[in-house]
Amino acid sequence: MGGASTIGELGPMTSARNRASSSEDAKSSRSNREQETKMRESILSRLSKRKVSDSDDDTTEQRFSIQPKDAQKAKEDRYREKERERRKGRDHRDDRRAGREIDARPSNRDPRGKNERSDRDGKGHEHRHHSHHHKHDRTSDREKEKHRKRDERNKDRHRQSRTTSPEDDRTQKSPLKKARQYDAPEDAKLFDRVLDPNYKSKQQEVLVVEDVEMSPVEILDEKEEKEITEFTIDSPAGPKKYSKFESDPESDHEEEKKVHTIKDSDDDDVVEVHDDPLHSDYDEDESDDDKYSKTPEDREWEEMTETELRLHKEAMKKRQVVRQKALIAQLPVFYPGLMGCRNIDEYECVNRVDEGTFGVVYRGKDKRTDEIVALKRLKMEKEREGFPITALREINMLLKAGNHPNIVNVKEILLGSNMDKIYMAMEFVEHDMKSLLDTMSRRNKRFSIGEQKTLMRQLLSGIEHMHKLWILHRDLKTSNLLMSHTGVLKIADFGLAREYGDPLRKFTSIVVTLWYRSPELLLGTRLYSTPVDMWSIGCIMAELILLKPLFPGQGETEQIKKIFMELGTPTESIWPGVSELERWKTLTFEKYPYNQLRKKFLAGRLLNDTGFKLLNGLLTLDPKNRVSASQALDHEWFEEEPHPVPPEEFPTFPAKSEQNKAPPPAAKPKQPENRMAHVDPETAKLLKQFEVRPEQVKPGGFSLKFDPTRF
Ligand SMILES: Nc1ncnc2c1ncn2[C@@H]1O[C@H](COP(=O)(O)OP(=O)(O)OP(=O)(O)O)[C@@H](O)[C@H]1O
Repeated sequence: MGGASTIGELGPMTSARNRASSSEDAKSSRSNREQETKMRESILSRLSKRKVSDSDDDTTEQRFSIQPKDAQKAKEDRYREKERERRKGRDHRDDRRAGREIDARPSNRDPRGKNERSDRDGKGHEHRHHSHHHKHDRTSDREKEKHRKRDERNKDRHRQSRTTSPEDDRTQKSPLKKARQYDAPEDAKLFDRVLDPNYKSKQQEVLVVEDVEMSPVEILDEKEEKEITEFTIDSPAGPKKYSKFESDPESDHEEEKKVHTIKDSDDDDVVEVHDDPLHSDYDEDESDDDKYSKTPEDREWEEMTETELRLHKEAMKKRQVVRQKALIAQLPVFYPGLMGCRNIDEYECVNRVDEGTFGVVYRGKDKRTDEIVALKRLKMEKEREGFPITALREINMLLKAGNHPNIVNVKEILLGSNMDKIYMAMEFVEHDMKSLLDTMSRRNKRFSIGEQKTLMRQLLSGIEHMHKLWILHRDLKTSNLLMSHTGVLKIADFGLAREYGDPLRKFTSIVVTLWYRSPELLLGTRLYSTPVDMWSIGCIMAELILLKPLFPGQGETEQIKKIFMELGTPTESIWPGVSELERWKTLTFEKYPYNQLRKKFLAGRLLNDTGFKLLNGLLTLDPKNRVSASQALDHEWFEEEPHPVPPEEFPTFPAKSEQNKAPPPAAKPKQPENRMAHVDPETAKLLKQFEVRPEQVKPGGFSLKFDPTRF
């Protein structure tokens, strides 16, 4: 049972193995066949490319008429033929040479000479010679002259390089011997003939119809030669002689160069000289520059002489420098990431502009370009653990969004005397809106409706740009809106700006200066988005018209009370979800009647109904129903009369930042040391660095009130 079972077990196994092996055999023979077919196809396609390029060559045409099944027979015939030729030996070749010497004259001057010779040789391929000579005639005289000279040079060099040994003397004299020096494999020679349409001009006796070599041996040889050729092309010092086997149609030009020499001289000697790696055309033509213009392969380094090594390394260094220069030339004018930050010494301090919660702002002048900039010193002193995140955010957000006409542009980041002083150089904008409104209020002046519309449109446009970039400003207020002499409004102070996303992430609700803070923030929401900025814009719009803050609360509770008093206390129907907000639950609010705001704008007809609709849209309690920047920009208020005035028609105002101008350097009195006595050491150091007197840096006529609830 055991035996039976063994047989029974082995039987199927053996037969399975047999099946497997027979199927493997079948597979391998099939794969061989497939491989052979592929090779055939590859050769045929390659030859067909030559066919296209040499379509005037009837010999080539005939090559392709040979069917693959006849290939083996044709190959055998050719080998037999070649054996016969070999037996004919030296006498036959010497005869040919003697015949050629008689007819030796420039082929382009006597195309018939070749035909006569051809007839003497009895090969009967006159039509092919005609075709060859037609091509020959087309060759430019200059080319021929060039090749002739090159042949002569080659011959000279060859003569010079020979030794005095009798053997070499004989070699030099006998073309046959020279031909034997070139010991390319016979199969390779065959392939050379097949793939080289000009071969017929080198050796007339091979002008028999050539078939396509189908044997994998030839294909393999060709592949190997091609690999060497590829190496040769890349390598400045590579073995050039193998490039004659290059069969890529694109390399025909190079191939032709060599073949021309052969054709023109029609001398076997020259063929051999050409194939000599020491006397290759490539070597001769290649200048030192070309030779060292490429970085050698790893293996090539080992074969180099010390001089070559040195020259290669020098050339590589030069190339590196050139490349680096080219790369740097493509960079923007200033690229701190690569070039590092400049020092604040590069600027001269003109005067101090203002001090905000997060930094002092100076007016500075670039010593190189005389350009006036605003230099904001980022507050660092409280930072114990590296660069403050608020400063980083401000720089980052401004760099992202700054490419807009209504957003202040950051020029560069500068380093102070040590790492805890960082400055941001921005375009200098002459006015800030808060100071302008204060001045107007005192002078009992106000912006015209057209000017109000222009300012609002610019503000909305800058904010729309930011929101499209997923950036929330979170600190919009009149003191953070700057205005140029030419009436262009610029949003500044990105100290609280943040990128937001969808879905929303929880952020702190203690953002935005209290008077401009939205009701959802005041009620403690941590999931908020662009409507917080839109609320601030509503407050700013009202302030532009009224010339005073709309909701000047003294604390968060009073702030929210003020809002509800004007707009009405919300209910779940007005603002769905309001009762879920944290502070709504902890606070009780009086029920104020719905929207009293309109009354504020009625006196003096400060805002018409259309304008009020926009204001109402911006100051909507429910953030989901608040208008967006894009919606606001499309509002009919901007379309109706009076139209927004062009910015350049804005009146000019005295800029507070220019009121503390430092005197010109020539008139500068010598600074006595004790003038700094009442200034704190940090500021004194800074003033010294900027060469500014303490009295020059006093804030101008307008000072900002700091909101203690602001973070
Ligand atoms: N680019 C500028 N050109 C001219 N003046 C500027 C510029 N940037 C800021 N200022 C002035 O400096 C003041 C303070 O600047 P900024 O608001 O950036 O500082 P801050 O410390 O963030 O202030 P804030 O208390 O408003 O947060 C502004 O109100 C404005 O008067």
